[in-house]
Amino acid sequence: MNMHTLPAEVIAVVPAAGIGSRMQATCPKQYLTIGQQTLLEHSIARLFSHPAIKQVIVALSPHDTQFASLPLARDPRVISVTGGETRAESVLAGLRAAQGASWVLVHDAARPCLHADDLARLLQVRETSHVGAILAAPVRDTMKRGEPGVAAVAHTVERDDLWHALTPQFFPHQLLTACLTRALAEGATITDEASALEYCGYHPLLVSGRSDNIKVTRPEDLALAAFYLTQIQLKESA
Ligand SMILES: Nc1ccn([C@@H]2O[C@H](COP(=O)(O)OP(=O)(O)OP(=O)(O)O)[C@@H](O)[C@H]2O)c(=O)n1
Ligand SMILES: C[C@](O)(CO)[C@H](O)COP(=O)(O)O
Repeated sequence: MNMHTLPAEVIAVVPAAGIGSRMQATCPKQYLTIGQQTLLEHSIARLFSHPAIKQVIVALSPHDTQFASLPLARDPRVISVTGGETRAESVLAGLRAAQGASWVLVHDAARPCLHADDLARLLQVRETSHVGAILAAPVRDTMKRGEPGVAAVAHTVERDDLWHALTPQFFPHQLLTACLTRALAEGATITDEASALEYCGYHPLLVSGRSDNIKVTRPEDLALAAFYLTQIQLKESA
């Protein structure tokens, strides 16, 4: 097998099969634009900015009508698969297509503001860990638990050692596939890849990441992401 056909050590999986309902937009949020590119294109470009990322598997909705018109659809480094009803099922679909990868890096299509330094520090984990890690940002606000169904405070949540889980999340391919498969089969609630490993008894590492690595989720997030992305592009062009 020559170097051009060696399986990639690290393959990225980008779940992009959601509808972005909280965004209240006229199209799935991953196709909203900042400048001349969609959030999906920005998010994938951030991944390719690191030399270890040579292939991206993007999970798309079976009803997706927009991906085919993007230059990404003709990029030989990008493979598309059909996602599932949930983010976790979309990620699993991507994992199944990432055969041969030792490690997989999962990154939301809706997080276009990933800094190269954060990505590099996360990728370094494969040199010292057999479990994997996630980018995470320490909580800075006082956190409240609400009364169920009532907009009233039940109690304040201790915020020491409390983190916002971000993406990318980075795990050995076989371990993540096994944990995600088991967790879904057993009906566990899985909102990120780390929670599947936790369900199976593992303790992924936390790699402190920038809090401007936001997930575009609600309408007000798009302008903020545009600002953050401009800051990244100014820094990288300096
Ligand atoms: N069945 C799904 C649901 C979500 N995602 C992806 O997972 C990422 C993070 O999910 P989220 O921010 O919740 O996106 P949506 O599910 O689209 O948003 P909403 O919950 O507001 O509908 C997004 O890139 C989204 O496209 C996916 O691939 N497959
Ligand atoms: C994976 C994630 O971005 C980590 O914070 C988050 O869990 C995605 O949640 P969503 O409800 O699917 O946006």
